[in-house]
Amino acid sequence: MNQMTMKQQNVEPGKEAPLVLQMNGVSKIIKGKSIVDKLSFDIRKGEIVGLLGPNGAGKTTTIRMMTGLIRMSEGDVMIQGHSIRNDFKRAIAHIGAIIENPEFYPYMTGLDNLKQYQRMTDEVNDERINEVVQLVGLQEAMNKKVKAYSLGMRQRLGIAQALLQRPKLLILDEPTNGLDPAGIREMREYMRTIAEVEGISILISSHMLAEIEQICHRAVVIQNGKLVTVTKLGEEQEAAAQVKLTIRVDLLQSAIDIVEGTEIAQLNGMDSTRAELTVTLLDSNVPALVTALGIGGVGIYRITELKQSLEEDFLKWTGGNLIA
Ligand SMILES: Nc1ncnc2c1ncn2[C@@H]1O[C@H](COP(=O)(O)OP(=O)(O)OP(=O)(O)O)[C@@H](O)[C@H]1O
Repeated sequence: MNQMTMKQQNVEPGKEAPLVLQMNGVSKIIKGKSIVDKLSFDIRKGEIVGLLGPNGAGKTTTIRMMTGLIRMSEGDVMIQGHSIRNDFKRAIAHIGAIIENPEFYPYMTGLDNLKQYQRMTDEVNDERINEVVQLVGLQEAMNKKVKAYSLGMRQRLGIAQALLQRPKLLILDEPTNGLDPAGIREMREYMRTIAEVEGISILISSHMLAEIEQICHRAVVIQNGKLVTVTKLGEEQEAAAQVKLTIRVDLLQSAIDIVEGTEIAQLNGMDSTRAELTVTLLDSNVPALVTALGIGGVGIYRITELKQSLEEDFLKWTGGNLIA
């Protein structure tokens, strides 16, 4: 790995990073039917974002509009500040995308396929080919013919090809479709590495919550072509998350008075026979609440978290249509 790529490892995905993609009120109407309806969301530098929705939600149509494969009926997509509608060449230059299955020459080796592809757009740059091959872990397979590759290896070769031109945004439509669990795990690991090492943003579409939850920093959830929600995932979600706790105490009424007197927690309910109260508050405010109860002379026997999983959230949002 050269020095430049080492430095790029420190890219922090998040609010301060520059915008790479902006979807601004994008719609698609086909034969009078609304397929995608005023979709807006952003992707920032280094972020891995999941486009999540049940089959038929409009993911592929959205991606096809983003990459200029089909026209938008309304709205615009900005890539690195360039409009897909009005400045297509400059906008598309920043995108690497795999939308259907990547096509290769089966009787050529992986290496020759990459060289052939690079020759079409640029001069062959062996150093860049080596870098992308390492990023997707295909070093061993480079001199084998593509017809001997597994589906997962073909997918990774496709990603390597998409990375050759150093795109700012990599778009992958259902990249783990048809892969076995080991292939899915590998793909997940390579995604993270690519985003970190190359400092690029990745948009992954999927109908599987578990997949998006494990790879992505944020999920854009769509249903019937409409935005349902944009949510943070993983560590970012935990930091901003509300928790629901059941607290068993010795003095229930005192505990309730304290909770109601603070601005950090909401009382959801109580069970006087068990001397328990249920509260909702930000995870980061739990120590303050425990301290307040202690200072108020309330003894705590037990604190239990009532888990509402992301899966339950998604099922609620999409009416039970997502495969977890
Ligand atoms: N050219 C078209 N003509 C008519 N209907 C279309 C066309 N393209 C897409 N659709 C419809 O639009 C809806 C969204 O399709 P799209 O392929 O974008 O969904 P998706 O979320 O990618 O689903 P999947 O995961 O099944 O591919 C579907 O109901 C589909 O039948």
